[in-house]
Amino acid sequence: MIEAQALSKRYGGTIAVDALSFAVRPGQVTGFLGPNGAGKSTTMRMIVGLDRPTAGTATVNGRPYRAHPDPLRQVGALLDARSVHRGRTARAHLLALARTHGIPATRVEEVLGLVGLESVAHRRAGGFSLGMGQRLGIAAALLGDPAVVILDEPVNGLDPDGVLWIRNLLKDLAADGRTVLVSSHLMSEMAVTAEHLVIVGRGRLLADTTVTDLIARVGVGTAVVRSPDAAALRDALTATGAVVTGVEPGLLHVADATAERIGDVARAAGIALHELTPRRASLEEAYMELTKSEVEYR
Ligand SMILES: Nc1ncnc2c1ncn2[C@@H]1O[C@H](COP(=O)(O)OP(=O)(O)OP(=O)(O)O)[C@@H](O)[C@H]1O
Repeated sequence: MIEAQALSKRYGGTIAVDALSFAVRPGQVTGFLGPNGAGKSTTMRMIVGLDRPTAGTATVNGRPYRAHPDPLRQVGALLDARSVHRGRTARAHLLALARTHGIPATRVEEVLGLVGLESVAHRRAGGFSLGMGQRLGIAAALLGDPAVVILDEPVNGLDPDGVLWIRNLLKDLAADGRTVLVSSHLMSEMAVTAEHLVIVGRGRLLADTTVTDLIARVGVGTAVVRSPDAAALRDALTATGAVVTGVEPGLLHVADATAERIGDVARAAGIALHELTPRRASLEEAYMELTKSEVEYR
């Protein structure tokens, strides 16, 4: 469990994080979203004790990160995959980390296997591709078998195989009962990976909700309707307040009306329907709606 209570961070005149309160619960993947500069990385850095809050608190499993005698066993984080000693081999990097945290060397081999780096473990990390570097960063985060895992933009720049791998890994970690907080700008990916979302804009909390609820909040979505009598259907729907937009012959796009209502209106008017396909808003649309006034052009 991660808890932020009125967490704030100011850098000179910039308020990066502004009285942010939220809780990230175990057993599900929580997406941490927000426009560029919204304060996501700063919040994650405060959670793992790399930045000191100006005010408020961040705790992991009930204590501030620094108050844990064995922090690597409590929380594993990937904040910057480039923060690896480039001259060291992947195995040596992990062994050095393990040694300083009282973690047995056998665990290094386990995490190398878990992230699929066994065959390149003897190579220097400096020569790794972006995807291999991300995998090494994740191996380091998982080294202490932590109950809480925090990943900042783990799919950045990865190929489709890498993206799928991270998606499955995050879901597996959550299914194990871990707390998983992951930031990303890829809404389509978050839509299929995260169940819960914490969304920030200009350092403030905009939403702390499920993916399903956020999408429901932006409205009833739209529907595609096909009818041999589209013109009459258009008039009947418009009369009930639905918004009917541009069409091919026989095809209508209808907003602000549920599929049930469209079907009822057609039936009442004696109009046949050959297709009625509801289209829910995407997470991307819901996110854009929520954050449209919060974008920090920088
Ligand atoms: N060390 C620092 N010194 C001064 N300002 C900083 C520092 N770190 C972050 N900031 C500022 O704090 C704000 C929040 O930045 P942060 O990197 O946390 O946002 P973010 O949501 O992670 O953005 P992105 O999606 O672009 O990674 C920004 O205005 C940024 O310029």
